[in-house]
Amino acid sequence: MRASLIQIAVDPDEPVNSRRQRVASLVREQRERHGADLVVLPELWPTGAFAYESFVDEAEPLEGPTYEAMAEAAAAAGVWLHAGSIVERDPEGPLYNTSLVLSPAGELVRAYRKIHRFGFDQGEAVMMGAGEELVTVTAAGLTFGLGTCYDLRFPELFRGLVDAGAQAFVVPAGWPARRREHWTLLARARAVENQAYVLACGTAGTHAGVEQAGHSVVVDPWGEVLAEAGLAEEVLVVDLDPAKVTTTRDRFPALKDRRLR
Ligand SMILES: O=C(O)CCC(=O)C(=O)O
Repeated sequence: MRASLIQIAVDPDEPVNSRRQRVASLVREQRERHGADLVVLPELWPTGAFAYESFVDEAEPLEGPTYEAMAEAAAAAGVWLHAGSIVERDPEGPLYNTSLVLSPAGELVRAYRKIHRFGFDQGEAVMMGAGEELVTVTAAGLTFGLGTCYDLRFPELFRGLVDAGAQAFVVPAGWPARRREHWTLLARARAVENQAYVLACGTAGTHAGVEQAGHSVVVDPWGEVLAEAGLAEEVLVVDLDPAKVTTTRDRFPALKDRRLR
């Protein structure tokens, strides 16, 4: 199966709706241009992950304007779409940082509320609720476990996803440039320790004064980097093979030697 990761530039001068339309047309062309079966977008790309002051105004229901634009694009292209995350307004609760996974028919098949909120005593950590559910989804022949940005620092989440059947992880992010080395290192670590693909899709540009790391990366189950972006908006195209997960786990069966559960 083939995946396209779209490292979107979040420019505060581009209105959110224009960005939605621009991203929708990028999603639409991934099947025809690259033969993609799955398209992956970053964390909070409509607003920017650090644009806290816009979270309340731009919050939307699960099937709000971002979903609508992405559903139309996924269906037009006939691709699975991990649409990155949105600021979700739960009518009965707080805001959440929620990732959406859409089928090639444009249906919302899974939503994942980010479990580890970033910001310590500010931003997302105080403005949003914490997700509580581990989420996996089987798409185009692979079972993906979902995480978001700061989640990458919590290996127990990814091990839990492996226990739930994950062969690959999708990690949308809005990771800051000043900790770029952590991003690449942690993406590789999660791949090696879990013998799973990692599809880590970040944003480009600078918003709310925070320069983004870019450097979206795809790592295979042996820890090899299959593709890595630069700092600008860019599309990464990679082939993923479920058999590679099986052979890696069979030939070096470290996951079978676990003693603490
Ligand atoms: O962990 C980090 O260094 C960055 C995390 C982050 O920016 C986020 O989760 O939004």
